[in-house]
Amino acid sequence: MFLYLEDIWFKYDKEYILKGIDFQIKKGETVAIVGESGSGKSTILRIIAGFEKPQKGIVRLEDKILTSNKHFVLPEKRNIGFVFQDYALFPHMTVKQNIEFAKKGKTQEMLKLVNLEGYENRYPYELSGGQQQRLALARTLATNPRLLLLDEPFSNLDEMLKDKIRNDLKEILRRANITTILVTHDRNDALALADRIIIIENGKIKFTGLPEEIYT
Ligand SMILES: Nc1ncnc2c1ncn2[C@@H]1O[C@H](COP(=O)(O)OP(=O)(O)OP(=O)(O)O)[C@@H](O)[C@H]1O
Repeated sequence: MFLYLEDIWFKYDKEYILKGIDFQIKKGETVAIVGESGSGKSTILRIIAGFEKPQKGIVRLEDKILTSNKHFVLPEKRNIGFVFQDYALFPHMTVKQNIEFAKKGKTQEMLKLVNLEGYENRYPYELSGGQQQRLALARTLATNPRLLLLDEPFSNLDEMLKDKIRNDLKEILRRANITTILVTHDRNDALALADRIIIIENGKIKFTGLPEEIYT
């Protein structure tokens, strides 16, 4: 297995919001974590990335323990790519500058990967929502992460364009050939994109399986 989460318990205040989360992901898989707003999905990603430290549990990537009661690898040393809900693009930088800020010398390769060739000199506000998302992906993938985390990749996008954007994202992930975890409240996103689906409810895993098993 590529990524292991073992018995993760986490609370911000008094009440635990993650209560013994266990799952494993194979190299190359795209896994969707589905759950209602507030169910703790983003927190799982934040723990994997190292932005939060659980009270209990182990996170392991390949053979290395990233988080446990004895170990903690800093986020910048994990080589994990995180695309945030709001994309966190630099508004005063062009498309090219946004990518070069992350990694020099890979702009053309990344623009090709996400179908944004010719947009080098635009600013983020001159891009559509879907294009901004692809720029955020390009910027993250430029750093060649071992694992990609996508937090609600469709939350800011036009409902009407969702199908197209889902397909674009699916194609980019296929081309990039990267292990991915995406978090969404919308089962249709998960069905469209994921090899495997994990449903969380009240801080526990309710279901894990293939998209075709989800309604059975
Ligand atoms: N910094 C924080 N301090 C205290 N409580 C927090 C903090 N961040 C999140 N929470 C609470 O923890 C719970 C889980 O939040 P989380 O963001 O992981 O949920 P989510 O499933 O990703 O929700 P959404 O889909 O709305 O982003 C929520 O009840 C939220 O209010």
